Amino acid sequence: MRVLATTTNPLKAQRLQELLRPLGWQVISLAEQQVPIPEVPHLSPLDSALVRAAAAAKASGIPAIADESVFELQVNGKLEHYSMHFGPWNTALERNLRLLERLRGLPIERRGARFITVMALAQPSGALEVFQGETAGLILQRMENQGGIGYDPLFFVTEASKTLADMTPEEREAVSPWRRAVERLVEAQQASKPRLQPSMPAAQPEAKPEPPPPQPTPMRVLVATSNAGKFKELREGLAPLGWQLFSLLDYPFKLPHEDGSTFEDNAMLKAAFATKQVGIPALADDSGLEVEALQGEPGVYSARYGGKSSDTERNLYLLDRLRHVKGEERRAKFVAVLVLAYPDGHLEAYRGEAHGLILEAPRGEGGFGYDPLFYVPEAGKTFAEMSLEEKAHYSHRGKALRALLEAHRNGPPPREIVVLE
Ligand SMILES: O=c1nc[nH]c2c1ncn2[C@H]1C[C@H](O)[C@@H](COP(=O)(O)OP(=O)(O)OP(=O)(O)O)O1
Ligand SMILES: [Mg+2]
Repeated sequence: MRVLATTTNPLKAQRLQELLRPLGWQVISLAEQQVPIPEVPHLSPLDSALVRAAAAAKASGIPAIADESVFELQVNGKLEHYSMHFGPWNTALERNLRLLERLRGLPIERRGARFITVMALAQPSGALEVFQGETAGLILQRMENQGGIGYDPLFFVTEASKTLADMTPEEREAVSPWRRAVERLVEAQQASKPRLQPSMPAAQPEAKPEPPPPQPTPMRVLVATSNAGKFKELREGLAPLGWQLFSLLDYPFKLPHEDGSTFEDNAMLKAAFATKQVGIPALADDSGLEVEALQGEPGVYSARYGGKSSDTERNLYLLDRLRHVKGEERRAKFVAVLVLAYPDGHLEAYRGEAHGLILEAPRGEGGFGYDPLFYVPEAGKTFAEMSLEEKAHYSHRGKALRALLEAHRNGPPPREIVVLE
């Protein structure tokens, strides 16, 4: 069965797909199937999830899932909800300080809070089911750990005896209300379905990778991209640094509109915005394809080339734009700029480029974006015909990552001090 998840975040869609696999469901996200979802600002989290799921199911004709997460606490006998959208404050630090101020003077025994996710499953027929996950905790009286994500440094999880900010992404997901809501949904569907025949071979549990050797408090970094293909490559490339990586799945917010005129501008825009949102360093990647015969098009517009909304359509559009250009004239380069932004405003930037030719028809199944059209003469393959490792060897992103790795070989590089005359 196909089910529409009302998220545009492919990382979230992917994780949901993994968790719903036992049901045999195939998750598609709004990135693949666009349907209008109403904005519902003044509703409770429950209503918001219900309204969005119902709208998506109706518009798409297939079942739809929507979720909403909030912190819920009692202030002066009244229930209050706090979310990413709380107040006009647009940084995590501001929201945290505001929440602390709101609760000032409340003794610890009155600071009990619940982290709640409501997950609604709607059928095109109009039938609705709701699943709720909860995590009990306390809102601390001060931020003990600056390096958390969002409300994380303030939310002390009772069962784990630590704050969300002190958890790895895996630990955090394990106690998250989101994960619990998904599990309830899976259990409920399984209970209402006939069991599999016992003669079916049991699924082999996936081999657990060796835990990394203990490191002296690794740097926590948010990889601020909503592109699952990029995330995979960045995670692989950064592995040698032993950083603790978070994704927009751990803290889903929308990256700002990319209106810069260079890759550097856009990468800075995304990284600076992201670090402000979460209070830990953030790494953004802005990249794109520059085709010589098209005077550098699509360049910074690669992700919205021709106004097209899928990789396949953009590839077809590019082929059409190049239909009269032959052979060597189809030279192009990929550019990637990585910007690592720290919460104090400091920035580092790394750039990588890869040269190749645009083929006249796609080749290969791997990678993402323009990979099936980008042929690397040196390798005799397109990016889409390469393994992750091989692509990293030739790719713009691989090169930018190696520059970053080199600079961070002995920890964060010293900051340049510019003496103004
Ligand atoms: O290795 C690559 N192989 C194939 N295509 C690639 C590659 N690297 C960038 N590209 C394409 C994808 C996208 O059409 C555009 C980047 O746009 P860009 O805004 O940087 O990324 P995005 O919007 O997909 O994700 P996000 O901004 O959340 O990081 O260039
Ligand atoms: Mg983008």
